[in-house]
Amino acid sequence: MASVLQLTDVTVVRDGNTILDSVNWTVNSDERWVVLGPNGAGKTTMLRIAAAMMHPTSGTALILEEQLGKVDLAELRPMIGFASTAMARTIPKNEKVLDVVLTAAYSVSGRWNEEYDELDVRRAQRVLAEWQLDHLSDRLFGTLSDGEQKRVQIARSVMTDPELLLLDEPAASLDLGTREELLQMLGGFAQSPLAPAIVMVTHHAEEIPLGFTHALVLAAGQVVAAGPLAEAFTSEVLTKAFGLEIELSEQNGRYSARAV
Ligand SMILES: Nc1ncnc2c1ncn2[C@@H]1O[C@H](COP(=O)(O)OP(=O)(O)OP(=O)(O)O)[C@@H](O)[C@H]1O
Repeated sequence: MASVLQLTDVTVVRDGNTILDSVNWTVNSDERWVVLGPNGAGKTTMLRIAAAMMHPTSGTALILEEQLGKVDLAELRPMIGFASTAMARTIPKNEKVLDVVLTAAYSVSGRWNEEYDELDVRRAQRVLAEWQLDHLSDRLFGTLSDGEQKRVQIARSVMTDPELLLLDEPAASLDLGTREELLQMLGGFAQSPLAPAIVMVTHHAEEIPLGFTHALVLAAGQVVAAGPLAEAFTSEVLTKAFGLEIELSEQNGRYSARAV
């Protein structure tokens, strides 16, 4: 199975602080990873490297078999889907939902004077339908609920049919019902044989959708555990990462965690 992401001894230092410390991690194309760890562990920083949005201070990052620093980012970026709250803030509130998704094909946010291909329009409509957003395609992004906005961000991130999909806390701030609805859709997507490799950062065990296969647990910039969920996502690993005795339980493929 081809690796879509390979970090070797990746270290990031900012203002004298080591944010990532010799991280080694490989993601293969048939894997769906969840990344967890305490606040400040370096999860978003790692995701930004995987998204080719920043370079490590040292070490190498291979993304889709291309080495970061030696590859044309304009060619690489459409092959990587990325959705995060920070990215969502760059979406103009008065942009039509269809355009929010469509502009991903051109790696821009905010529609100006691009000429869109009819094929791209049809693909955007299909992606909106897949994420149950077709009835909102003419609405302005800023008028949508939080849950709808999160789904639009994901639809936008899969518009280019990426080989690597990166999601930074897609279920954050959603109410229980909206979260479960989103997790069902993400779970369905993750279990599809056509889905790309997925890496999802989350703070909560409850937010891991069905179909996710692997976990990377970070603490203070270091890897505490990485591997199949059964090995890397355990009470012992979480206890070590959070410095607090945590009990993890699993029922029918869904997890919950609490301090003992
Ligand atoms: N440009 C920067 N300059 C200095 N410090 C930074 C910079 N970017 C991030 N950091 C610090 O690096 C650490 C890791 O940040 P990061 O956002 O990657 O963590 P995280 O695990 O995603 O955190 P959270 O769970 O709170 O979102 C934090 O302590 C943060 O303050």
